[in-house]
Amino acid sequence: MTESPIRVGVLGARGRMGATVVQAVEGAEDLRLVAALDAGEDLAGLGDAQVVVDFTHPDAVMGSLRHLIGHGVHAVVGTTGFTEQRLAELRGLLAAKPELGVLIAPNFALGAVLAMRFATQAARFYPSAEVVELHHNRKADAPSGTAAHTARMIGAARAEAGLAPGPDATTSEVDGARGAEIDGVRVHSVRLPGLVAHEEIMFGGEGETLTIRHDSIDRSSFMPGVLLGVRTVVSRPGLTVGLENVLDL
Ligand SMILES: NC(=O)C1=CN([C@@H]2O[C@H](COP(=O)(O)OP(=O)(O)OC[C@H]3O[C@@H](n4cnc5c(N)ncnc54)[C@H](O)[C@@H]3O)[C@@H](O)[C@H]2O)C=CC1
Ligand SMILES: O=C(O)C1=N[C@H](C(=O)O)C[C@H](O)C1
Repeated sequence: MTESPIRVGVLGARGRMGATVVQAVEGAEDLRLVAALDAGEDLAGLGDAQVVVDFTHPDAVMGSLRHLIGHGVHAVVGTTGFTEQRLAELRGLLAAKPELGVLIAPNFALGAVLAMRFATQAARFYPSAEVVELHHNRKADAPSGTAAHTARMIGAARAEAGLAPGPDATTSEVDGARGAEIDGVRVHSVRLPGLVAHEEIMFGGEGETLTIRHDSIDRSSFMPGVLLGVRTVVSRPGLTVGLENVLDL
């Protein structure tokens, strides 16, 4: 017997990512696009969507998630800006809806997820690491959600191995010259037209460096991960953070 298609709504549908998601959902036989909303449109327009994909703005996403959870709609979220405080609030809301799933992924591209995994593996061998993320100049936030997530993963892997961040004798002559510091890892943001989404994770050790680099050269790179998220979130209750938890890595 053929299963009914999953009914999908998209928030941020006129944006760079949202428009790409709309196309990807329309092209998938097992999914049916039932709503495509953008800023200013009433969330009631999501109709009978079972799963909503959100690629909007860090300032907007929590309001939408409160609505979705309150109405029993699963969510797949690519929007950035998730702090521990925000995640704790979502866990609290989901506790009252044990059947509901929310997947938040800082990056839906397979290569980016693998790069973070490889960086986590390398972290315990290298006390010194820096992350450089490079994006298009219309990006709303800095550093990227991916870079922040990567830095936290490196910090956690180091802490687990009992490794302190390596020495750094440099004094900054200009504010920001050494980037931002997240969990003991320096993070640098580049914004240029022509770029899409790129990340380098650099490790330094005795007489050597190791660089792990990922490039999304087209937004289609995020679509297999987004569609996988839509297909799995309906049977994955609770809050999942990171596509690595869904992929069989
Ligand atoms: N997790 C991932 O793999 C990826 C995440 N992103 C993130 O996704 C977000 C969106 O990125 P882009 O598509 O490049 O931005 P964009 O600015 O092109 O699109 C955002 C869209 O959301 C709309 N919007 C804003 N508030 C809204 C609301 N309350 N309800 C409905 N729509 C609303 C805007 O009008 C706009 O059309 C950013 O946070 C970005 O960092 C982007 C690419 C990949
Ligand atoms: O805004 C973007 O473009 C991207 N945002 C996400 C992030 O901040 O990490 C994912 C990817 O880097 C593209």
